[in-house]
Amino acid sequence: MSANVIEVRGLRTQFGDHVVHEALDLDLRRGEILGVVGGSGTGKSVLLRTIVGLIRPAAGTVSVLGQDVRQLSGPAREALERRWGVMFQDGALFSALTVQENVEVPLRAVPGLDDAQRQALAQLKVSMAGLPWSANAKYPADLSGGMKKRAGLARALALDPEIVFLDEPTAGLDPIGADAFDRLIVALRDALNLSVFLVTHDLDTLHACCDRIAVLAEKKVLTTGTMAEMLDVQHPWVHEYFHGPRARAAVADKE
Ligand SMILES: Nc1ncnc2c1ncn2[C@@H]1O[C@H](COP(=O)(O)OP(=O)(O)OP(=O)(O)O)[C@@H](O)[C@H]1O
Repeated sequence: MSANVIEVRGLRTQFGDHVVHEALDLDLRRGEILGVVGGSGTGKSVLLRTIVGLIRPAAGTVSVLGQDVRQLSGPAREALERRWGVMFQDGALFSALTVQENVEVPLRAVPGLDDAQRQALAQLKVSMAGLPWSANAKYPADLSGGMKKRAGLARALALDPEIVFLDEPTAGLDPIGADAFDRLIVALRDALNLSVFLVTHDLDTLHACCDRIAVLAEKKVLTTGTMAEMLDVQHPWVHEYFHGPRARAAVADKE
């Protein structure tokens, strides 16, 4: 079994003439939390969306759990998609459905689950995401930003995925809420043996959660490594990001 659950090789993505990624390589190792960082517009979300097959790359290969995403279609593709869960930046919840019903959506594709089993499983995921029982019956409009994110996480966990993609999970949260979310991510990874692809700008999250960091710049993954290794990278953006005032505050916070 490969140590990598995701392998991206030679990826090019573009919109018209605008090349976002060129010759991009990336690995996500089994069981790790990989933090994907980079300046605004460097293509972090586009990379996530390309890996899960929502954007078609212009060149290169994307292999997830040993299978080439682009080569699959129909039931084989659906079977692979059931092995990952995605939490989008804004939660991407259906506004007309309650939290529990939102989490039930992916479960509806599972054959053999009756209504009661599906509802019970959805409620379990809602509580695993750290939401109170009362959240099950609430609509997205009635939730705080942090609760919406947890509801999005519950839905991402619905099918017991092996890989979870998180797009800026702590963006817009207050520091206490963000800290709690960081701890939840690590606890879920440990309990469920997840591999996590985590797009973030949040230095505290990188410190608290990530085993490795991948930096997107110049259309590719410029460098990958641990937080300690990032501190020695001489590239101007990387240096500024990991040594700037916010980085110092994040380090001081952990000491
Ligand atoms: N559907 C699309 N059509 C055209 N251009 C797009 C599309 N989606 C993204 N882009 C462009 O691709 C580039 C990368 O966008 P992306 O959202 O991945 O950046 P990002 O690194 O996630 O940024 P941020 O940190 O601000 O969220 C941007 O220039 C964006 O305008």
